[in-house]
Amino acid sequence: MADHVHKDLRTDMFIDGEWTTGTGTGTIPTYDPGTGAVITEVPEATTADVNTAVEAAERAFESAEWAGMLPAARAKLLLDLADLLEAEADSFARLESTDQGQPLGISSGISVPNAVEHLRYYAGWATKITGVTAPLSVPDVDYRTRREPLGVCALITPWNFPLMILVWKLAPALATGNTVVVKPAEQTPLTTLRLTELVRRAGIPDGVVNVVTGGPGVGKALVAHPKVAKVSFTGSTEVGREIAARAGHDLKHVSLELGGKAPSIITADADIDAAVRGNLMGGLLNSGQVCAAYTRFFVDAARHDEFADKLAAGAASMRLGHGLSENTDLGPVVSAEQRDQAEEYVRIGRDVDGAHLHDRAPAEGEGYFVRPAVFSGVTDDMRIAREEIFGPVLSVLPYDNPDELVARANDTDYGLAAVVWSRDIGVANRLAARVRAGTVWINMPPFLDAAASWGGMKASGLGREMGWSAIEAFTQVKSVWTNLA
Ligand SMILES: NC(=O)C1=CN([C@@H]2O[C@H](COP(=O)(O)OP(=O)(O)OC[C@H]3O[C@@H](n4cnc5c(N)ncnc54)[C@H](OP(=O)(O)O)[C@@H]3O)[C@@H](O)[C@H]2O)C=CC1
Ligand SMILES: CCCCCC/C=C/C(=O)O
Repeated sequence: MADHVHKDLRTDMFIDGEWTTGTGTGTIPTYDPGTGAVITEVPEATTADVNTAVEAAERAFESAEWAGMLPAARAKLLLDLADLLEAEADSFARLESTDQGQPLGISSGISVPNAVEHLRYYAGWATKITGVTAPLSVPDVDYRTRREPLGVCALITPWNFPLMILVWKLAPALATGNTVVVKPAEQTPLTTLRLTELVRRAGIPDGVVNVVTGGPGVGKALVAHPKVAKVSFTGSTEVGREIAARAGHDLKHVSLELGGKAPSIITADADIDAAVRGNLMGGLLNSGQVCAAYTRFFVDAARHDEFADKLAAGAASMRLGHGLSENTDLGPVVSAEQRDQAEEYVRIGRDVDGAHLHDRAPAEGEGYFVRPAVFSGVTDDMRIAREEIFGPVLSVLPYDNPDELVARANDTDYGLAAVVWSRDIGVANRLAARVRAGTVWINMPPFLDAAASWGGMKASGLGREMGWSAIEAFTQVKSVWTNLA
């Protein structure tokens, strides 16, 4: 095993401040998608382990140490955790690239710094969460509200940005005084487990952060646990619906960040070269394994061929390789299943939908590599234009009538993100206002910031992460009346 993986590798679960293999005997292998080799194995948690973790989180939530901790002290813990992560940024980035497959440019340029930024941003909020007073029409009464934590929160995370998405949830959950049980995706548990070492070193009290590993059954057990007050989930729309149904039945709080099929609108006057560069990044970042990936390019018919040819040439020039290689533009996809799913959509686009597939060399190498596929002349009804692929498969769709653009862009179950490319900022903003998506970027590749709300409309989710939205999502309002008479 390479040194950077071995160093400080944690493979045990973290429950009540202790590393443990749990009560079961089952294990789950985790693979290096760049080679297909097994990196290590992690425990398959049992229902008893889930119960132990939730009980520990519940005790910690009620403890004087955590419940009574002053906001400034919670802020300091988050700042210390941020410093520890930043100090080990390089080795966390290398571990993420090994376990997830993302190129170092992403893990060290986006995943780890974004996680550090979130910890610092929410440390800032810990001391600024205020209530309101209101002039009630009742004599001799003082009325105010308090924002209080929810309790034990289950954080169920996906495999595309394992560390970053975990911290989107963890930082606001802790800043607001909750305790958590984390379940990472079974494909990518390693940076989550390694973070527990830093949680311990930062001095976060035992039981406040717990991690259980395993498959979907572990996630289900967490969602169903009566002492879990909230589920914060990022993943597929299918599982999101299942969680919403169960959490709704049990009247639990729930935040869901689900799938997407982002439209990218390129108007006739757009700077095509800038749009090609930005769309290549938006479409192929993390090999397209991004819920906000730009995947449906609506291009004015007069510029369709120019755009499609340049997009295909740019995609073909990308160098595939192991995430740790300096020369890699595109890493592998996370698993053999994701590779097969992407290749199946390429077949569907070519043989069933009948779209034009631009020249595409075969992928080489031992790992789960998929060469980008660019389709042009795509129509709205084709499966490649309708279904979330979560791989490097891009569809260019011509439009003749700008008046139909908004309806065509919105003709999808999803509504997570969209982008507009136009030199006319008035036109771009009018389109942005009418596209049904939680985030719209104008003339830019996808960006995220801890201060900018993030989440989807329609089948892309419920609730928002980041910014003040996440503080609201991890708290509840209590009304306090005082009799002054
Ligand atoms: N919005 C996004 O960011 C993401 C979207 N996706 C989409 O989902 C597709 C499938 O990917 P997949 O990994 O299967 O995504 P899932 O939605 O199945 O997995 C996301 C997380 O939920 C857990 N989980 C799975 N089933 C349940 C359940 N019934 N109750 C509670 N937790 C559960 C998973 O555990 P386990 O890993 O053990 O199954 C994982 O931790 C992708 O092809 C892509 O289209 C995937 C990842 C991220
Ligand atoms: C730098 C922009 C990257 C956006 C990635 C956000 C991914 C979220 C998700 O897939 O859930």
